[in-house]
Amino acid sequence: MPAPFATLSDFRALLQALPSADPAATAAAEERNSQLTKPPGALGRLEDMAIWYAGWRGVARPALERPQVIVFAGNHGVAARGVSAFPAEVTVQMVANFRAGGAAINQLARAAGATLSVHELDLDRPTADFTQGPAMTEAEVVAALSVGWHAVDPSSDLLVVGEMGIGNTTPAAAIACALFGGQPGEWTGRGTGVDDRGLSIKTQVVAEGLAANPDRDPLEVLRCLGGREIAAMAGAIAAAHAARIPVILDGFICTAAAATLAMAAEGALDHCIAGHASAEASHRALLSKLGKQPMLELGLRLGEGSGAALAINVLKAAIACHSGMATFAEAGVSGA
Ligand SMILES: O=C(O)c1ccc[n+]([C@@H]2O[C@H](COP(=O)([O-])O)[C@@H](O)[C@H]2O)c1
Ligand SMILES: Cc1cc2nc[nH]c2cc1C
Repeated sequence: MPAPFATLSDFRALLQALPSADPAATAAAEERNSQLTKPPGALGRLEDMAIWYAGWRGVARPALERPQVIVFAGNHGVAARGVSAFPAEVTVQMVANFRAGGAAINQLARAAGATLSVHELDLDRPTADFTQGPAMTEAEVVAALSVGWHAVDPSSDLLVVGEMGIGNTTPAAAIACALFGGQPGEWTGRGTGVDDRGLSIKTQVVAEGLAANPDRDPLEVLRCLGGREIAAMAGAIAAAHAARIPVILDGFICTAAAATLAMAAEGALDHCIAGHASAEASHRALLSKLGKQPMLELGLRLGEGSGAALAINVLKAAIACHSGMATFAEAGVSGA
């Protein structure tokens, strides 16, 4: 089946027409939550998560049984500029590791009871160096959005998108700076662990990329400063929205991908929650620009969807409480 968009302009129009959560299911879940055997609010943000999930699934008492984790891999022209602590060949090597079951995400997806799929995007053809002009042509960014769109299993009931791409904290920083302003240095962090010299090169590369690509339209920002795995994550997040499948966002790169959607269409991330705040310096700031509060903060800075996969367990627990607890009436417990 072809993607429901053939151009960036089609994709933009699609984003404007995405559905909302079901208000009746949200109201019924709120009502149910108010009757469960606990003091009001005593389960804290678990209560909000369960109600949010119920609204998107369209049922007052939902189950979370079929979570899907998708990892997208891409290579970046800017990697040749010395912006990462690791060489670019690690991207394809890690894809082999994902397929062999040896990466952190393999263990974390299994621990969360989630399926895991891996999509590599033209790894032998890195995007163009964005300090010299746009990272991708329109055809390239649309193809990557489309890979992401089709990777989503419509029968899943939760989506985590993650990425693998040596150098990709540089495009993520450039996207954040283009969308939200401020200085390149405020958005640029150490990624896989660059030293001070690497950080200064990286900040310079981000500044050059912003100067070489002046268009601040959010989807043009994705095309000019992004990468294929970043666009694929955006496509998958949009596909999940169209199918009312809730999404847990992962780290800095995933959140930068999501931010392009949020800035392109109001409400585009209403079906998303933030799984964690990564240790990448500006991830918290980016989440706060999107009005998202992270579920976890464990110092992770791995990518691969790892922080979001961990958060699946917390969301499952929130839904288990919401859907499994007795009401005051059922349990014969006196109210306040
Ligand atoms: O998810 C994050 O916040 C995160 C923070 C730092 C690094 N990463 C991962 O590390 C790679 C990018 O780091 P770098 O230094 O090569 O730009 C890429 O494969 C990401 O999955 C991921
Ligand atoms: C080994 C390694 C694993 C990763 N997983 C995601 N990004 C990564 C970067 C490196 C370097």
